Amino acid sequence: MDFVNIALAKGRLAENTLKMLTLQGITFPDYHPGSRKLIYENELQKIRIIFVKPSDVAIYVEKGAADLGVLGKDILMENEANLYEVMDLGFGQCKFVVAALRDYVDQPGKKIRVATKFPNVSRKYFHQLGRPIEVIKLNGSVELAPIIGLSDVIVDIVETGKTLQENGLIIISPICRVSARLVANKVSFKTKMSHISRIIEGLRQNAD
Ligand SMILES: Nc1ncnc2c1ncn2[C@@H]1O[C@H](COP(=O)(O)OP(=O)(O)OP(=O)(O)O)[C@@H](O)[C@H]1O
Ligand SMILES: O=P(O)(O)OC[C@H]1O[C@H](OP(=O)(O)OP(=O)(O)O)[C@H](O)[C@@H]1O
Repeated sequence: MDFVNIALAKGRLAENTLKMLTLQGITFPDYHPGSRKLIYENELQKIRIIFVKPSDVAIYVEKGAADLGVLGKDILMENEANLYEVMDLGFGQCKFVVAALRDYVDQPGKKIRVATKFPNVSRKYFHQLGRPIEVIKLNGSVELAPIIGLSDVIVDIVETGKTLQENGLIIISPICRVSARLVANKVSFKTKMSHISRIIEGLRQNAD
């Protein structure tokens, strides 16, 4: 039997994913939180996990370097990769929002300057509203942009609202909910069908 490779987003989503795998008896003996090793194997069950940057999960899965992957819906929406979105894993819950400074006043007809890590999601959302925007692509600390005058609004994910609140921003419109998703390579889904579906079934039973 071939190995099934699972690409996991390093960071916030990794621990929950490993917990779900452990609940179905899939463990990686030499894994421990804080380790810098990026690849682990369960030799008996022929499952390998690889830790990659959240924004790289989709490319590993699309190219078949990984058969399955776990990543946030936010990144999936932004990348629009050619793969199967298999299931909502239930954790990593947050939402996409448009936020601005408390005293921000929208001026209809005026181009909105949007700072974000998610240019495609932002363009699509404002396009649906028929509003022209200028995207300012940032890689983090997006909440700073309106304070410093770099943008009018931001498009970002919000969980507790603490980051917005501590920076004097408020949600002006929710966009959609976001959570962790299991994705699969389209070819592996057929060629490794029985092995993959056993893993998926196990995850389904333990999804929140
Ligand atoms: N504050 C949050 N609360 C809940 N889930 C979050 C939060 N921030 C991010 N996420 C989810 O977790 C995923 C991984 O986020 P994480 O912070 O680990 O990496 P990142 O900041 O997206 O990537 P990078 O490390 O490359 O900057 C996100 O794609 C999103 O789905
Ligand atoms: O609503 P909250 O619970 O405060 O969480 C939201 C924050 O979490 C994420 O940032 P992250 O910690 O990944 O930092 P970065 O995007 O600025 O690198 C997101 O981009 C928000 O800034």
